[in-house]
Amino acid sequence: MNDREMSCNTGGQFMDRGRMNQNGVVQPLLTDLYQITMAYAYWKSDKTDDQAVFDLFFRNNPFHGEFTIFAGLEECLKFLDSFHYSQSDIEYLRQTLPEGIENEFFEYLGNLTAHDVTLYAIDEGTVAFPRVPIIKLEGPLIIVQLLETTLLTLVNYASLMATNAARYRMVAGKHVKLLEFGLRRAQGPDGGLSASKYSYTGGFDGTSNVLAGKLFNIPVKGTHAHAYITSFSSVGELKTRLLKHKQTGIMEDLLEHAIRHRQMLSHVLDVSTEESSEGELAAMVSYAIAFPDGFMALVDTYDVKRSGLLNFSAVALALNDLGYHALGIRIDSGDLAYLSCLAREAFEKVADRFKVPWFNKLTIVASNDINEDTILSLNEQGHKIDCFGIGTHLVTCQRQPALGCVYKLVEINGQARIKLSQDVEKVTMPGNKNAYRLYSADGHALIDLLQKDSELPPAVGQKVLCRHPFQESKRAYVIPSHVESLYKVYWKAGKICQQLPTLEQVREKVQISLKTLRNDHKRTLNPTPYKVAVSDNLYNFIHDLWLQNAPIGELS
Ligand SMILES: Nc1ncnc2c1ncn2[C@@H]1O[C@H](COP(=O)(O)OP(=O)(O)OP(=O)(O)O)[C@@H](O)[C@H]1O
Ligand SMILES: O=P(O)(O)OC[C@H]1O[C@H](OP(=O)(O)OP(=O)(O)O)[C@H](O)[C@@H]1O
Ligand SMILES: O=C(O)c1cccnc1
Ligand SMILES: [Mg+2]
Repeated sequence: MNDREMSCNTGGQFMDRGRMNQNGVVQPLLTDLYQITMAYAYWKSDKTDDQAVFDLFFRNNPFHGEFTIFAGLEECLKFLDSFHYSQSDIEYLRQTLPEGIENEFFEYLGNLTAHDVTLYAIDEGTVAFPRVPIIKLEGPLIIVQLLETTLLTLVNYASLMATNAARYRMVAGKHVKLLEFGLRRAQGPDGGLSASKYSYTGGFDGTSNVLAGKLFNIPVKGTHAHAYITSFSSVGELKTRLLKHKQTGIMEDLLEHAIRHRQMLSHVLDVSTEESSEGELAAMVSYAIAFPDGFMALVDTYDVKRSGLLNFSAVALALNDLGYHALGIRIDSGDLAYLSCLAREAFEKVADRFKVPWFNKLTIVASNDINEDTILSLNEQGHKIDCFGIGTHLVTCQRQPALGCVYKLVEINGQARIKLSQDVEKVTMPGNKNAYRLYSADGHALIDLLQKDSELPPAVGQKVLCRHPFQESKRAYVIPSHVESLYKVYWKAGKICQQLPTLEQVREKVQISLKTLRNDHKRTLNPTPYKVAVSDNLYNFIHDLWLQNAPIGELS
């Protein structure tokens, strides 16, 4: 039994492979059946020595936006590194594929690795654009074909999620904290883990997903649920009311302090203690005893204004008497703009009247079905929220549930291949290509340029003709102030060839890369499309090949 089978059998979803920690579900059989049936047909037709080039790219940016964050590369490399059909995989295929498949084919599969494949890619965390391949693979046709589905599943959701998260970050601004709360709503356990990982990549500050915290070293954060509050109905239920004073170490009755403060606070906040919930007070006191240095309370269970804020402030002042500073509140229903302002006003009053200036700095967390538009609307209204907890719409990518990365054959045995389509957008860019990003003097990315790999790279200060790939009249001369070659060799001769960045570094890369984009490409409403061009040489090559391959119709 190999490593993979052992880890699956023990139920462990992730396994250690030396320095690599790979999701155990990512394995060669995590693919579409047609990859394997094609492999057999290629093998039967003696194509084992054919050399192919495939491009992995998307045609449209998600979320009506004009950029995409490329993510998932590290997982692709781990997949190549471990690519191998186990004995039981081969057994399963023997039973599953149609009868008559020759035994030698299974032997061939059993010996396959990705060692003869070369993978070029844009750096993970970089902004990417339609039609510019984010990954390019060269190698034996059969193996490179077999990689298609797994690579796509590793890149599509990762990039979609990172892009979604980056968009939330952009609308929230850099000073507001963003927490991912989506595990319960994600597309299953693996979707949940990927969502936590790639929302962190895209710019979130942490997750409530504990396993993601452990596996990816992401900060884990959280408050408590309404159940905690509703599990208490009176202060009589409190089994313990005592808390050690932080400095003196003397045990004091926290509830007594809280009840005293609540009385005074009812005048300051203009609410009646009669109307507020005693169960909520009891729950908050008990939570504060459990976490005196990390007291953060949910205030919307009964009524934010008439109960939650009063009880929270009373317990926070009681903690203050014992030398502790509370952290803040979470609001999970109602008008989040209004309630956050109300809460901030209440805290300011308390800070002033009780001489506790740190009350002004209490954190206000908001959650409840938040999406990009909600944040934009809250910004317009004016709010006092310091942190958003976002689940459902973030992890399910509500506005667009899939990125359409595709994987297309562009060259075989040195011969370019083109896939024609009635829909011009879907015609593939044939041949082995290189990609460059040309920058203006002010540091902004101007245009991405695809060239034939035989062409010399564009040079700084030299005029380069950039052409729209399909519209003849659309072209421009660009004089770049800086030229970035987008591809690096990430995998060659069975080895990862670059120092892989940490998740933290990829996360930083996202923000650095986004800064190179002009604001009009990033705005939410009707952003300006970023230009993707081909060289004059590639333009002519594409159109010649197109003509050669397009059948001439006959009218009669
Ligand atoms: N000020 C606001 N501007 C725009 N959207 C808001 C504002 N406040 C809250 N929202 C959003 O409006 C929706 C309100 O949700 P919903 O209609 O379920 O009410 P609720 O407050 O959750 O009620 P419930 O008491 O049933 O929990 C949520 O998606 C929330 O993010
Ligand atoms: O709203 P989301 O963006 O998905 O964020 C996560 C939600 O999950 C929790 O409650 P849950 O939704 O389970 O119950 P509730 O809506 O009844 O509070 C939490 O209180 C948030 O509301
Ligand atoms: O910690 C929280 O507040 C939390 C976690 C998951 C979902 N909703 C809220
Ligand atoms: Mg909810």
